[in-house]
Amino acid sequence: MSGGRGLRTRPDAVSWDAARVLAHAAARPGAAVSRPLDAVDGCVLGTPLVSPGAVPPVDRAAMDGYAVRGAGPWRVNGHVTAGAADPGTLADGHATGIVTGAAVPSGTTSVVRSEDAVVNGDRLEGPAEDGRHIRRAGEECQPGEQLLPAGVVVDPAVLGLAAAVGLNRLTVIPQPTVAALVTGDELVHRGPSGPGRVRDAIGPMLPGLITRAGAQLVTHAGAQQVTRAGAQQVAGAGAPEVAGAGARLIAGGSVGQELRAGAPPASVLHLPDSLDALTRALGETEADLILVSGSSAAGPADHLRPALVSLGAEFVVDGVACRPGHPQALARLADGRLVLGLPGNPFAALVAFLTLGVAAITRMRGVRLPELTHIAVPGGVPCHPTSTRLVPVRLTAHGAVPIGHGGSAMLRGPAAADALAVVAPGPAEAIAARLLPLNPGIT
Ligand SMILES: Nc1nc2c(c(=O)[nH]1)N[C@H]1C(S)=C(S)[C@@H](COP(=O)(O)OP(=O)(O)OC[C@H]3O[C@@H](n4cnc5c(N)ncnc54)[C@H](O)[C@@H]3O)O[C@H]1N2
Ligand code: MOO
Repeated sequence: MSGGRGLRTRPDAVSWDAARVLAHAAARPGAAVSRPLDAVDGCVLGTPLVSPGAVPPVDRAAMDGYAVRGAGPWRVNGHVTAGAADPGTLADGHATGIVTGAAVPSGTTSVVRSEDAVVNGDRLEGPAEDGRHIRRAGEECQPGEQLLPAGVVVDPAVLGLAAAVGLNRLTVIPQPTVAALVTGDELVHRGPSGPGRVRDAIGPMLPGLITRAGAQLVTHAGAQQVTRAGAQQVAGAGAPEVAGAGARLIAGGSVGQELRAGAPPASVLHLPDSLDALTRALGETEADLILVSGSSAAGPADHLRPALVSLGAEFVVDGVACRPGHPQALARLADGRLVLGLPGNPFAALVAFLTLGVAAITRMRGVRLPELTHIAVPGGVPCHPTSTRLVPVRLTAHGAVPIGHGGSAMLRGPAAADALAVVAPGPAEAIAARLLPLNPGIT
């Protein structure tokens, strides 16, 4: 927590745009690996997606009906099912029943749809036109054809395409792992805030932000929320592991004050305001990026900087000229793990994650930093003279409309907003801004 000492925008603070670029540049993408299709949703292609074969591999019927050869009328003979491996050959003037997707017999010139077919005994009449209702072999792609470049995010359509062309695995850059540590002796995790108690509003935001940003949440095994009589204090403890079925244990040890054997893994590790606990947690948490909320300022209980210094970390960004969120910081530990300091004020923490956190995760995923779209702010929005403002806005047909409640300790504005307007520093009012999505999965 802040101790009320004279904090100000840090002398080393960089502009909001420069901060994003520095965070993106400081992060390293993981090495590309080959993974089965059911393990790559949300990853980024590490190599282009190339079709091993022609799709479709053979000429196929596009409609239920009759495969015909030549001009009608035709004599109908037999039926080709979707699973028939060898549909045979059609003689001129002959037809065979066929279903959508079945390979057409060789010699087929057209498919007559069942609703257009007039059948009398074994005699068929109907409209036929060369190639009609036939999906030609190789019409979607040829063997060896590149369908998607490296860098594309694997989504359900990409997974379906990979399967359709016959691939069982894809080469991807694995999703980075991100862990969340929340500090603050005053924090409680149930019930209302009150004198001496502040309800933790950052912990509940972080898991969803991490996964929406395309990273994998590291959970903490054995962490247990503990309410201490009087102090209402929470102590976290345990070994972090990657969330999900069959979670992998990736670090041992414990931090904090109380450990409960057999406690379910927690998505957020709650730490007391203790330099020792924070230093140990930073040392033990195995994740590509570790988020630490609170402790970012320079008060007597703000231990992040001393902890980072004692671990030999180097700062990538130490303060950002933005409102809210100016005390945010990004540092690199000696082993390459990044640590992101999120300010304790909840909206400031959200802004810091969307600024430095998303930029770093984007690079770790192997993706370029996206350009933000520009939008009109028809009613104008006051600028800060030297800092970029992040303002909750609703989007209308005419542009962005600020909705208020955007103080750094408030989440009412961001919770009701469609996006944040990025308002460049200036002497007066801006009538245009850029848009920063509140959902980091949307670019
Ligand atoms: N004298 C000055 N004091 C402060 C300044 C300043 O320039 N001069 N800057 C303020 C700004 S801006 C921010 S942001 C905070 C950053 O402080 P910390 O990151 O060290 O965080 P704390 O001091 O622990 O907490 C600040 C505030 O936020 C509440 N908090 C903390 N964690 C949570 C949480 N998980 N959920 C909800 N609320 C939380 C905490 O109780 C404090 O009220 O420093 C300012 N001070
Ligand atoms: O800059 Mo603080 O991070 O506004 O609340």
